[in-house]
Amino acid sequence: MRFSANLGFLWTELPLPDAIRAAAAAGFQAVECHWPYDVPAQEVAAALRETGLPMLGLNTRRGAAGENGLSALPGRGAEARAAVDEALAYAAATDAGAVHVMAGFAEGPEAHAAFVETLRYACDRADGRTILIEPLNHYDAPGYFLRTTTQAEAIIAEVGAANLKLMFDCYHVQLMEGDVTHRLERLLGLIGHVQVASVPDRGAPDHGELHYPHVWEVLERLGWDTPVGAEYRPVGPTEATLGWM
Ligand SMILES: O=C(O)[C@@H](O)C(=O)CO
Ligand SMILES: [Mg+2]
Repeated sequence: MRFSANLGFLWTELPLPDAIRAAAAAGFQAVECHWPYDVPAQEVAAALRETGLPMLGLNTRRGAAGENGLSALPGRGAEARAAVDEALAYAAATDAGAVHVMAGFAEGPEAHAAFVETLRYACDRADGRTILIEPLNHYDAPGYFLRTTTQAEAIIAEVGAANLKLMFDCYHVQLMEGDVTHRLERLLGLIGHVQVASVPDRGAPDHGELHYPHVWEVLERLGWDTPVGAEYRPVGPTEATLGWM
């Protein structure tokens, strides 16, 4: 297995370029981030060049305080498209392979239509990049539009773009639907990125109700060879939590 350090959660005490250097020194094969927009993209690109690590992906901006994405918010299409444009530009400047388009807190048919429309816009402009959608669990993100892989699968089919993929975060999937390894296998062709954390405490993937050594075995058997995102909240210094790797 190869792993990507999610710098939205790991080494958050460091400026992003230094977090990239720390991830390389710790043996990660890639990095990914959440919202890097306060850091000039050329500084991030320079750290990536220096370390040789690829940036796998980043998220669209969340919106105003308390929002968690704009793409499924009826009446907010222009802002959602601007967030997509901004994310794709940052991804181009850092050669990031994917953009996660965040849905936001919404529900109902109008939200569904808004999300589909924004995703079509993003997929059309992605210029070779993958567009990701990620179901989030209802404990951490109550009211988030996209909650399950079943819902994501239907949306991916409706949008009908080959570059629209599922962000399969084992932590969220276990909390909402369970049956993680069967789902990995069944959804394999739709999955653009895999992330991990312990369940339910979102710590390092070495304890809790999901047995990750088995998940690694299944991913290997399925031929999953892109780095898996370590997206967990370290308790204490990140370096002290890497025994699982
Ligand atoms: O799982 C998560 O929370 C992240 O992957 C994310 O991008 C949105 O919060
Ligand atoms: Mg995630």
